[in-house]
Amino acid sequence: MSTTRPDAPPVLVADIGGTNARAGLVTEPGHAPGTVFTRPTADFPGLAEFLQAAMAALSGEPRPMRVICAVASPLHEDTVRLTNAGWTFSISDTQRRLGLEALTLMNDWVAQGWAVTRLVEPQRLQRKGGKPAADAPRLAIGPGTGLGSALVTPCADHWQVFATEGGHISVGITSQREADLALRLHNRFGHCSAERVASGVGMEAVHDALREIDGHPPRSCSAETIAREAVAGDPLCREVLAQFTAALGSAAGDLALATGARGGIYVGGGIIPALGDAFDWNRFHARFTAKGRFQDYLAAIPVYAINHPAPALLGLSVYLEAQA
Ligand SMILES: Nc1ncnc2c1ncn2[C@@H]1O[C@H](COP(=O)(O)OP(=O)(O)OP(=O)(O)O)[C@@H](O)[C@H]1O
Repeated sequence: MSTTRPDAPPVLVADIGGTNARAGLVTEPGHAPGTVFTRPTADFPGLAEFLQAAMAALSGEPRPMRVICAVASPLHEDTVRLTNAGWTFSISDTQRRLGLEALTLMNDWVAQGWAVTRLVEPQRLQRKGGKPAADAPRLAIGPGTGLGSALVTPCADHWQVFATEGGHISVGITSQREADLALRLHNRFGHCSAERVASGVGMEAVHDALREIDGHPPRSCSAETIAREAVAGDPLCREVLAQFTAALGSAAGDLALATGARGGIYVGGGIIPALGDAFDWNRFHARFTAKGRFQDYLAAIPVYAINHPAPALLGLSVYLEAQA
């Protein structure tokens, strides 16, 4: 159901990740924008410049007066620091500079969580598990530059979405090799979270650490190069991909146990679609379920791959509809 007047200005929705920034116009809340403007985040010095470029590329008349942005950052104050992108900006200054009636910021995985309330086949593809438990929470999780997650809970006749810091739970360990890797990353970063292995920056850190453990000279590699060399058969890069997959499956299993997310695990983020067939769902699922007495509990939970070109933008639109 449309909740805007036909003559109302559209709302600009944007998803600012550590690597990629995307934006679109919502003319009908609940529906994804038709056209998506995507640029590397690092091409812009800050949020205002990105939003100006997006408005120039997307909008006609009437121009949007409301903007809602999903960002990969904690949101407790007016000043926002996007560490992975090197942006620092004030929400109120940005709103004033752009002459907006409202500029709202939301955690990027909360936006993904709102999309999860709406996805049906083929926008979600079931990869593993059984049927969703009715009225149980769902978990959204996904590796991009970092590892994000959100909890999506049914609440009477509507949904609530909660930000979590699930990417920062401790990494799972089931072998001496994983223990050696985790200790190396712990010594480097002070804590070896799941994100230190199961994300784009994680793959790069794992690559460095495994080279060091195996006595190879340092050689920095991007996540894209590691994935390409893994597919070409390079043994160390194949191991990085295997460690990434195992850490993601283990983290998703721990979060499912901690939250009772029997409504389904929705796996998104930019890396898995980029990997395509190189992502091993069997390896993921083996670690998702490898939780001793709770193996059967986890095996019953459906695991879906999010199969949507801009889930955070869809989620922002669903959120606008829910607020209307
Ligand atoms: N083919 C690939 N194989 C492995 N990693 C890749 C590939 N293509 C991109 N990446 C990695 O994916 C990450 C970007 O993913 P995504 O587009 O989800 O980013 P983002 O939305 O900017 O991230 P975030 O929301 O976590 O800040 C980068 O770390 C990049 O190195």
